[in-house]
Amino acid sequence: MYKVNEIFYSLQGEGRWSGRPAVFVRMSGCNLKCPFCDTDFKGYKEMSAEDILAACLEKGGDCRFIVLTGGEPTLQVDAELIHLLHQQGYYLSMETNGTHVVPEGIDWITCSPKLDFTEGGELALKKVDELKLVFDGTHEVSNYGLETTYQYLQPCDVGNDARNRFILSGCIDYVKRHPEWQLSLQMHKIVGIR
Ligand SMILES: C[S@@+](CC[C@H](N)C(=O)[O-])C[C@H]1O[C@@H](n2cnc3c(N)ncnc32)[C@H](O)[C@@H]1O
Ligand SMILES: Nc1nc2[nH]cc(C(=O)O)c2c(=O)[nH]1
Ligand code: SF4
Ligand SMILES: [Mg+2]
Repeated sequence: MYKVNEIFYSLQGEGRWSGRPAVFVRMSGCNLKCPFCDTDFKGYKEMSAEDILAACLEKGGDCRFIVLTGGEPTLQVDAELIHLLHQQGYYLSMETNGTHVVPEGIDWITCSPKLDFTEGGELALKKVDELKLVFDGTHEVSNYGLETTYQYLQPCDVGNDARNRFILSGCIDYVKRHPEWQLSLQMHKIVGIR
């Protein structure tokens, strides 16, 4: 059984697949405690792989794009769940903090490292599809030696409009000076969807 915080259907709001309809499977629990985390992932329902599949089909209709997130999805997602979702034709994207190995078969890995909050300061991943660094205007920008196809800076939402604008302009300034980076906005918050 998996501890699932929520399953909902929306648009991917961040990164390379921003704008793409996606079923979000949010796992409960995380190994980190990022002070800026915008998600309450504590509550959960115990679900089997079959229960999760049924919920994805019910909520997402014809959509075959899943974002496995959390919390930290690497703590729970395993071969059984991946196999069952693949059998139904789902493309599986995962959002991870990079502290744990991603199981075989995930089709798209988005890594958002938080080394300041990671004990030992080591990433378990070497190669990902997308690096999405949350930028708060103070911490240093680094790709942490990750091999990646896309690399995004995503402004940290600190829940304060004036501060958020300041952080956003810092991101824009940074990517203009370092064009190997691109800006990722949390589009869902801008348009008022989940
Ligand atoms: C809630 S996390 C769950 C997945 C995983 N634990 C991780 O951190 O990548 C999903 C995404 O939201 C980002 N995020 C969390 N809090 C944020 C905030 N306040 N502002 C911007 N992005 C945030 C994370 O960096 C991550 O890319
Ligand atoms: N619309 C939308 N897009 C997202 N992309 C990653 C999210 C996450 O919390 O992992 C997220 C989210 O919470 N909502
Ligand atoms: S690793 Fe992800 S889910 Fe966990 S506290 Fe940090 S941002 Fe939130
Ligand atoms: Mg989110």
